[in-house]
Amino acid sequence: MIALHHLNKTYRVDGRAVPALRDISLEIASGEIFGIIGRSGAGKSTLLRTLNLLERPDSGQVLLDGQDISALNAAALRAQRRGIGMVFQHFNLLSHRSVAGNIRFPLELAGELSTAAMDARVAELLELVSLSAQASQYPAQLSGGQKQRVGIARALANQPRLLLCDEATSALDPQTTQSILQLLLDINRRFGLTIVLITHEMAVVRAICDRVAVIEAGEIVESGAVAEVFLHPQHAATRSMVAEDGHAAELDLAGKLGQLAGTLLRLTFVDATTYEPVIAEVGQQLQVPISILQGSVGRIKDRPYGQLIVGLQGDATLAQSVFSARGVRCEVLSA
Ligand SMILES: Nc1ncnc2c1ncn2[C@@H]1O[C@H](COP(=O)(O)OP(=O)(O)OP(=O)(O)O)[C@@H](O)[C@H]1O
Repeated sequence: MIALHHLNKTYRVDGRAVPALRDISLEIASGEIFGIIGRSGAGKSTLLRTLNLLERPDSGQVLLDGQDISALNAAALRAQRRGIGMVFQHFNLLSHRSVAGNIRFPLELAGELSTAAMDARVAELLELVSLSAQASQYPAQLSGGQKQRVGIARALANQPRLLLCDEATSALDPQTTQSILQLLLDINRRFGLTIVLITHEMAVVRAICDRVAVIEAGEIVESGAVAEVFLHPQHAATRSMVAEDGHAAELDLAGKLGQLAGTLLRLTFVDATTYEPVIAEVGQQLQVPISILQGSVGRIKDRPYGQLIVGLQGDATLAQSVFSARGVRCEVLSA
C-alpha cells in the first residue's frame, strides 16, 4: 500500500545542514499496523509527515497504492490527504467546539454529506470510541484518554484508508495507553485500516504492531516482524530499547559469570512451545541439570513468547540441537 523509495530530507538551520532522513526505503502492506520506533531526534516525525507530504522530502518517492503523491497537483493531493487520517500526541482539538463538533469538523470541510448524514456519521463515530455520553462536552472537560478518543474519531470521520499516529499515547498514563492501543487494534481489525504509528516506546510496538522499523539518526537500521526484531535485535539502538523495555531476557549477569558453572544459553520460545515443559524434558533427555537464571514471558501482540537464560552443565552443542528440534531457538552466550 505504501512504498517509500530512497527518501532524503535535510533541514537548514542558521545555514547549517541538519539531516533528518537518509536514504529511507520501506514498504508497508495494506491492513497492517506498522510501527516506526526511535529515540528523540531520530527522524520519526519527519518520516511520518512525509507519508501525507506535510513534509516534502528533498529526494525520493512516496507511493500510495502505486501512485507517486509528490507528483500530484494541489487539488489531487488534497483529495489523497482526505484518505489519510492523523492522530496527534497532544490531540490538537478545537477548544471552542464540543466533542461532537470536533468530530464533525472534517466532515464539514469535506462538504460531501448532508446535515442529516453528518449527524448520523458523528453518532456512529461517538459510539465507536465510546463517547456518546460526552457528545456535548468540551475538550477542557475531558480526560487525556477521552481527548485522544475524540482525536481518533475525528481522524476516522472521512473513512480514511490509512491512519497515521504521531506518538498517540505518549501523553497518557499506562492504563489509558492500553485502552487507546486496544481501540486502535479494534479499528484495524474491524475495518482493515492500515495504521502507521511512531513511538519511542517498545511496549507500544509490542502491544499492537505487526511489523516495525527502527530509525536512528535518520536511517532505518533494522526492520521486520515485531517478534523477530524484539526477540533477536541486531542493531545496538534496537538492543538498548529492548533492554529498557525490560521484557526480553538480557544478559546482565556481570560479575556473577565467574561463579557460574557450565554454559550459558539463551532460549527463545514463541507461540505453542511457550506452554510446553521443554526445559524439564530436555534436561531429562540429556541427563544434565539445567538451571534457570533469568527470564521473561509475555505477549507480542497476540503471540505468546518466553525468553530464558539458563545454565547448562553438559554438552552445549548437543543441547542446542535438541532444543532446536523442539522448536526452541537456542543461542550459546558463554562457554
Ligand atoms: N522544522 C524543522 N527545522 C529544522 N530542523 C528540524 C525540523 N524538524 C525536525 N528537525 C530536526 O530533524 C531531526 C529529526 O527530527 P524529528 O522531529 O523528525 O525526530 P523525532 O524522532 O520525531 O524526534 P522527537 O521524538 O523528539 O519528536 C532532528 O535533528 C530535529 O532537530
